[in-house]
Amino acid sequence: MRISVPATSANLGPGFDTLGLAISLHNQVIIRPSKFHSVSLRGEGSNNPVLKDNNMFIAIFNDFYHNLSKRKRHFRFEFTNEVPLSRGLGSSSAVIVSAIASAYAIEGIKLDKQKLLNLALAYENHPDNITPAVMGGFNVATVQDNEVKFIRKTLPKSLKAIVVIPNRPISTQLARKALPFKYSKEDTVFNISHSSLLTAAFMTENWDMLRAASLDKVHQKYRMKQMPELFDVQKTALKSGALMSTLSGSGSTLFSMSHRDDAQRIEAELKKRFPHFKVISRNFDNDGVRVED
Ligand SMILES: Nc1ncnc2c1ncn2[C@@H]1O[C@H](COP(=O)(O)OP(=O)(O)O)[C@@H](O)[C@H]1O
Ligand SMILES: N[C@@H](CCOP(=O)(O)O)C(=O)O
Repeated sequence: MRISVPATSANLGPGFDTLGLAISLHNQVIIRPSKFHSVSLRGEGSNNPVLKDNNMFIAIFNDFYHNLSKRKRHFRFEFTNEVPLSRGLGSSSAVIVSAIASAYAIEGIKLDKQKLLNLALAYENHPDNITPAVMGGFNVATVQDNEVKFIRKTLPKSLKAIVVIPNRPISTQLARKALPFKYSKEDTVFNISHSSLLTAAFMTENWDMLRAASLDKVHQKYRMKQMPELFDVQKTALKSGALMSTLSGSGSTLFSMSHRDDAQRIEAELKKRFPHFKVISRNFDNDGVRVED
């Protein structure tokens, strides 16, 4: 059985804990019944001993698998990871979503995507990453009575994602602690209006509105000042023609979106100005998590 799940970019500026989209960078795992438990790792995190000895995917998979099957069985897990760890591209959501989906699939139990989302909430209580990881595309999501309520939109092939990935990880848990406890009425209204405008712009494909709508006063400046070079990355992306440029999740990646024809030029400019960062341009993912026999 093969499971693949996309990276995500959450918040998209003003939509803190609410907006997110899926990017065509995937983690894939092949799971086979085996006489002994064994793990192989390729790609992102393959040198990280935690992923070999105390792997979050395997812990969540085992919890669900034992609960569903009530028996002990061993598996071989072959991971190929494209999503970098703790860079704001939803690596933890990718793990949570794919581990739950795998446990159900290996037991042959059908799991609809809404139920998968609700189960994933137990591990990540903000829905902005898990929703695009499950559904693909652009998503607006909230949580009510332990259920994810969301609206999704397919993203067209005429758009590209360009991500600038610093070599410094930022833990989401710690980056959440860096935020203020309280916000002024002005900042709150600013974010409500911008997040609403941004959502409307995505839904109506009014791409020229993204730049104005993607401004934020709730989280980016508090987080980006810990890595001030990110402000230069953002300015360079916008100056080179990006439609929008925002901190991806809690960082450290900077996410930009552009028309397909502009992506190569923006990518080249970012590579030239920031040679010490990894710059990648990808399509958007409209499928979300996929399970194949
Ligand atoms: N491919 C992976 N396999 C196992 N665990 C992973 C993997 N990717 C991420 N994790 C877990 O998720 C943690 C990172 O979560 P988080 O700080 O929320 O990062 P992100 O911003 O990428 O979601 C890692 O420390 C690790 O425990
Ligand atoms: N809304 C969350 C999103 C965290 O995304 P991640 O990709 O960094 O896990 C936040 O901003 O804390």
